[in-house]
Amino acid sequence: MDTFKNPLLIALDVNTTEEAEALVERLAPYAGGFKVGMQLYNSAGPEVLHRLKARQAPVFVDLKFHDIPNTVAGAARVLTRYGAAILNVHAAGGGEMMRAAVEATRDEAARASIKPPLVVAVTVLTSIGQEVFNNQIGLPGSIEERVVAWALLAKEAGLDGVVASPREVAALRKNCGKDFVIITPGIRPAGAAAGDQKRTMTPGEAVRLGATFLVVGRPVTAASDPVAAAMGILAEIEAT
Ligand SMILES: O=c1ccn([C@@H]2O[C@H](COP(=O)(O)O)[C@@H](O)[C@H]2O)c(=O)[nH]1
Repeated sequence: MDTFKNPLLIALDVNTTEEAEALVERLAPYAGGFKVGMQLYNSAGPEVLHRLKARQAPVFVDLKFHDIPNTVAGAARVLTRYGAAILNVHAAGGGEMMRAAVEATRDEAARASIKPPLVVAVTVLTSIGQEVFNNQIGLPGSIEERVVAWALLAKEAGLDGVVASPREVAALRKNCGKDFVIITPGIRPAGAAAGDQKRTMTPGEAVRLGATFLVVGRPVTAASDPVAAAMGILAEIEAT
């Protein structure tokens, strides 16, 4: 695994490699790593991963694979070769699919003599609230119960951790142990607009509860002063 100097992962939800590199240039002193999601990857292609790698920035490649095990394994091999520090799959793809992803990354990393990426499972998206979860997605019970159940399935399948909202961190720590990686989007500093995020918390609260990494996008990248915003979040994390 790459070394993350702090828990703050900044989401580069922009369209071009140039925009991403401009953000990395300014924010690297305050970020533990950066996240490349489907907007940037689909627009800029794998080249963006090579460019960020050359800047020594650990990258979480957030493409949320959800397909049959053979297809997910093939895709996970590709991201391993590209040097992803973290990659993810949907827990809803099931245990066999998750295990295939982990085994593929470990095998591919061994062939290339590189460290394997952390493989984590997306549980329930942080943009989903309880009512939508039950009545549109059609799953019963509480979001927290489902997140913990999927996290345990992911752990059993050999994954390193999960992506979940900060609201589930306490239950995840209790059920999955101290070494389980918990990555939390849905982070909103006090007073920041929630936007489409439904299950949010402040950076300090998420860290206090035991989150391993905090993913932050718009509160930094859409701020009038992204450097000041990142510095403020990092200060809140470090003061916790
Ligand atoms: O459940 C999830 C999984 C992934 N994300 C991603 O995190 C960032 C959050 O960005 P903000 O601008 O801070 O809301 C974004 O890239 C999402 O794709 C998530 O929000 N929730």
